[in-house]
Amino acid sequence: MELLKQKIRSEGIVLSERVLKVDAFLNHQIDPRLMQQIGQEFARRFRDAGVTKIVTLEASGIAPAVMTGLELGVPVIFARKHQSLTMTDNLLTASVYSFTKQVESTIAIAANHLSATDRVLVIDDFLANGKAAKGLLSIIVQAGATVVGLGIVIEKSFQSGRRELEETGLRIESLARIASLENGQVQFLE
Ligand SMILES: O=P(O)(O)OC[C@H]1O[C@H](OP(=O)(O)OP(=O)(O)O)[C@H](O)[C@@H]1O
Ligand SMILES: O=c1[nH]c(=O)c2nc[nH]c2[nH]1
Repeated sequence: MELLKQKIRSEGIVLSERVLKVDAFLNHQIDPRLMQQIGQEFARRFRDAGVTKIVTLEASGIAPAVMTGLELGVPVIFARKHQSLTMTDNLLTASVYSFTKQVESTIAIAANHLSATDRVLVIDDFLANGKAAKGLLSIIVQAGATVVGLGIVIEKSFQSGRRELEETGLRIESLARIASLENGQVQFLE
């Protein structure tokens, strides 16, 4: 997605060979117009997949997931990372190691929001080592629902997530694929 790549080039900051900071438009301050176009692009790519629900993980997956849900006309569920007094239902859970916070947490979705007839599109802002995506896939499988694909805003293709997830036969659509962050430069794959 050219507009996204331009935004990464102009406003992204390379913090290290593994970490890109995009808090000017994606995961702290949010550019709503860009986010709307991200939702339209995911919807275009997955329109024929029969999606009935979108699943993401708080916090940074929520904005692109909601925009995609708006375009596809389906509900959006975000897995929670923290316990809440309102989470009183049966919970489906998985353990996920957070890339940026470097802590393991239990993520949870109330079982009543997913059913075996659901066709689920998973959306997230980043794909690095695939821990977040694997946790979400595990929860969807526990619900007996079908995963139709994974939509990622920024994929760091030099980390292991895409390869490991593709081995399971999962369809992955990433809007920007980064080949390298070496020498402080963002190199795109395609
Ligand atoms: O492929 P992975 O190695 O799992 O990395 C990707 C995940 O890392 C970030 O979550 P994080 O918990 O770091 O931050 P957030 O709270 O901003 O979503 C990001 O939002 C993805 O969910
Ligand atoms: O802001 C972020 N930058 C990253 O490089 C990254 N990788 C996973 N999650 C991430 N979030």
